Amino acid sequence: MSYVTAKNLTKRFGDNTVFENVDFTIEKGEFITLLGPSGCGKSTLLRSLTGLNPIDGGEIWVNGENITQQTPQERGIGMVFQSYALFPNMTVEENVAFGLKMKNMASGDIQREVAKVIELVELKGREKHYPHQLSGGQRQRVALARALVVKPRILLLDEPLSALDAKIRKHLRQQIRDIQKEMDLTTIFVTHDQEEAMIMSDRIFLMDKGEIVQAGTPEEIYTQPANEFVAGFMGHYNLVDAPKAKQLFDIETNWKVAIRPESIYVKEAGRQYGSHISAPQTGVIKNHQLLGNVIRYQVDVDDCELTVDLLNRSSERLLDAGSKLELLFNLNEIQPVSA
Ligand SMILES: Nc1ncnc2c1ncn2[C@@H]1O[C@H](COP(=O)(O)OP(=O)(O)OP(=O)(O)O)[C@@H](O)[C@H]1O
Repeated sequence: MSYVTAKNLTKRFGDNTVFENVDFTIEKGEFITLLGPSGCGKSTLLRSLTGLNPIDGGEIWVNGENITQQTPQERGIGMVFQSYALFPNMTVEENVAFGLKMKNMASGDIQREVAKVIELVELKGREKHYPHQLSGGQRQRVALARALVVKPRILLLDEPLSALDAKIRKHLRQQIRDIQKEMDLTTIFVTHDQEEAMIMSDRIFLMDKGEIVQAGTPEEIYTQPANEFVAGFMGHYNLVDAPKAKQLFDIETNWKVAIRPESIYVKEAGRQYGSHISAPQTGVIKNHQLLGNVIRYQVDVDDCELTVDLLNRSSERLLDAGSKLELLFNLNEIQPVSA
């Protein structure tokens, strides 16, 4: 049996139905990311699990127990928000100790537990600091420590990294993942950052308009998008309509086909290609973007505009707009996708 089971979850605000009959299961210790565009219902779904946003229908089970009617305090679910939500007039250790005090834990035990968690989130030496004396990343680690110290059954993280700059963000996401693995803590993380979801998750639930449109490992979601929306959201898939797919790749389908920019190659003279590589098609470069180690070209192939990613090798010169090139397509990586 799964550790978390959600059955037919429904949530409305007035006559706005945010989601309806959503089902999912999560295993103990899994790191799940809810990924999707702004407004698709990620935060509402997360808050529904905590009981902060009571649901209008459905059931939530954790470890064999139906928690649907429980108060947020009874559920044993920890939550970290983007906005830290620390008590400004309390020190780091007072902030972290707060939840244990509420549980009437003996003060010696509180001290021990707080010290352990402060060490875990690498805030040793900052115990007596107030939130305004800390950086954004440190504040978010206090928020994390405060959620962890009460030993939650599930940890929910609502865009905890979005207010932080790129370098701190990378460090903290690794730290969160390490702690989560070490504690075998079932975690649900919300982001609209595709790269973050790919790096951190055991599985991604990709949401669109209140529906989980695909649930799978990062690899599955990236390489086998369930439909056009997923293909459009993950990576920079080229979507080619059916008649063009027949013309360019000789593929018969009623759907659009999706091909990733890195599955298109430039033909090299004298090189032998296997049977999974298409016949060459002539393309004309329209423009390019330099993305560090990759050059992203927009190429026109017989009135079909394709995105093509090539490695930025020092031995190769940048191709100018108007240059012609022979493109090859990896047929094993072209797939029809439903609307
Ligand atoms: N407290 C509320 N009262 C009324 N409507 C709400 C409330 N909270 C969210 N909504 C609505 O629910 C829908 C989903 O919002 P939600 O915040 O869950 O999306 P999200 O995917 O988390 O978006 P973002 O990535 O921008 O945070 C939106 O239409 C929003 O306007």
